[in-house]
Parts: sequence; C-alpha cells; structure tokens
Amino acid sequence: MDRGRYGCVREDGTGDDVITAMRARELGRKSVVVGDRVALVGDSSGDAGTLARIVRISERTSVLRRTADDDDTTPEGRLERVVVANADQLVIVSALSDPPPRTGFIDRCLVAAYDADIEPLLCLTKADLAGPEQVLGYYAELDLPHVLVRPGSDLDELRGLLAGRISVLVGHSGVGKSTLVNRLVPDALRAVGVVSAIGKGRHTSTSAVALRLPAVGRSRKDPGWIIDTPGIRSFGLAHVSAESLLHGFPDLVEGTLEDQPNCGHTAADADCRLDAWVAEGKADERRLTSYRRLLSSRAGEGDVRDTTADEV
Ligand SMILES: Nc1nc2c(ncn2[C@@H]2O[C@H](COP(=O)(O)OP(=O)(O)OP(=O)(O)O)[C@@H](O)[C@H]2O)c(=O)[nH]1
Repeated sequence: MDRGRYGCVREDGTGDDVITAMRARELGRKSVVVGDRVALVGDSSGDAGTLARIVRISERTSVLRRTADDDDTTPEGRLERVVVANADQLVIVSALSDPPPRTGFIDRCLVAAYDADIEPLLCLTKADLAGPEQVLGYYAELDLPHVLVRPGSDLDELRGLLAGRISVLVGHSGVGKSTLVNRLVPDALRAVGVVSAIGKGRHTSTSAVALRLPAVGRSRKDPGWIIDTPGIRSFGLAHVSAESLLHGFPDLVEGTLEDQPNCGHTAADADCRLDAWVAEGKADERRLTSYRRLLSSRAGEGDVRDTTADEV
C-alpha cells in the first residue's frame, strides 16, 4: 500500500503484472492488509495509469497480529494491528552469532505464530560463525522445524519449505534477513504487493512487503510467496490471553494440567506445578523463565527485554 493505493496480483496469474487498486467505499472501515485476497472491479487491466477498486476482502484463513506493547492497560497495548492475512508459515530469522540468538524474541514469535494458527519455522543464519547446538538444545522439547543458512549455502531446503505457501519473515535488525530475502528473490525490487501503515511514534510503524518467489531448480508449480516485514522488530502480545501464551510453550502445557484451575503460573503462585515439573527434569528451566517473563510483561511489570541464549 502506498498512499491508499494497493498493489494486487491475480491469484491465477503467473505474470508479475501489478494491478493498482484503491479501496471502494463499500468496504467501510475494513482494512486491507498484505496477504488479503480481494475482489476487484473497474479497470483491472494493470495498464499504466489505471486504477481498480477493491470491493470485497475474502475471509482470512489466518491473521497474524501484533500490538505495539505487551500490556493491554496501556494505549500502545490496546493498539492491535493485523500484520499479515492468510499466511501459512512464520519464518523466524535468527542469527547464530553477531547478533547472538535471542530466545526471548523467538519465544515471542512462537506465541504469535501458534496464536495465529501459523506454522513456525526457525531459520538460523550466519551458521558459518557459530553452531546451532545451543539454540536447538533450548527448543529440544518442541517439534520445531529449522534450517541453517550460511553465505553461499544452497537454499534448496529452505525453498522446499517455502514452496506452495505464504511465509512471513520476521527477525531482529542485523540477523541477515535482507541478505536472505535478496538471495531468495534476486529480483526483489519488483515488489508485487506492498502494504504499509505508518503510525505516529516509533512503536506504531509497521510495514510488510509480499514477494513472489522465483521458480528455480526443479521447476516447481508454486514456489510460494514470502512476506518481508522490515518495519516489525517485535511482537507485542497484549492481544494474546495469558492462557493462550501457554500455547507458545507446548513443553510446559502438560505440567500445568495438575494445577488449580485458577493458577496464574507466575513465580508468585506458590502452588504452581510448573516449578516441580522443571525440577523433575520434564522441561528446561529456561523455558519456564521465558514463559514467566512474558506473563509478567503482559501484566505491565516493567521493561522486559528479550534475552540472548547465553543469558537464559
Ligand atoms: N557471516 C555472515 N554474515 C552474514 C550472513 N548473512 C548476512 N550477513 C551479514 O550480516 C549483516 C547484516 O545483514 P542484513 O541482511 O543487512 O541484516 P538484516 O536482518 O536485514 O538487518 P537490517 O538491515 O538492519 O534490517 C551484513 O553485514 C551481512 O553481510 C551470514 O550468513 N554469515
């Protein structure tokens, strides 16, 4: 989206012709976000200078959301945004070194993915600088798919996991996400779908760009789409209930089954079964710490920073 103009492509189309469209009045207040499937009327030839109108947004199969903040008692926390519609996969891009992996950020992304019913994929970059053992060890209890990327490594495995799907890429600054996007889509300047919503203040700006992956190697019917999110550095989780937060920690779920129904699972809940669960070696203590950190962050307890794998 650029000043109320949306770049659309035909779902059945193989070409990259972009049809520029604007929202029709009948859409009311419904927002159009990247990934949306829309119905167009008017001139949808895509010829220069033409403008179609978006008259309908199809029901979304998934909705990836974020809030600017974690705490739903603050104005930022209440400012909920749909980041991407209809995504199938959330690719969490994390460097193995420089900057070191931040499991707090990865945990947050996992919560957002599970909450949106989107499959997570851990993409570990800079594998030439450090091994993945520490990060993978942290997630050992989860069935978390992962790929390793290093300069010059072939991207076949990743392309295979992206084929036929719409994947959203998220990552901290400096992890090599732009490098990866440029490798996946060398022709990235031909962005075919752009949506951006720049709000006031640094917490509210978001943007996402959809790029059609090229068919390389064995000719694939549908190489898939990636949606890059250059403006998104964190996932505020105020929109996720404390109960749903637990979905991001499937390794802890079983440990809560014997809890009192009203247990908040925080460190202050003296009878919480999770402490015993960890003490019995059934889950990694660092995972419980991370879960509780997110819980207290939601409760507005101060500035809770993501930690690196070394810190947790
Ligand atoms: N050693 C090594 N360096 C890499 C790799 N991938 C990217 N880099 C370098 O890491 C730095 C950051 O890469 P970017 O692609 O700009 O990272 P980004 O995540 O897009 O960060 P922003 O540009 O801040 O959004 C650059 O100097 C890259 O050359 C890798 O696999 N190995």
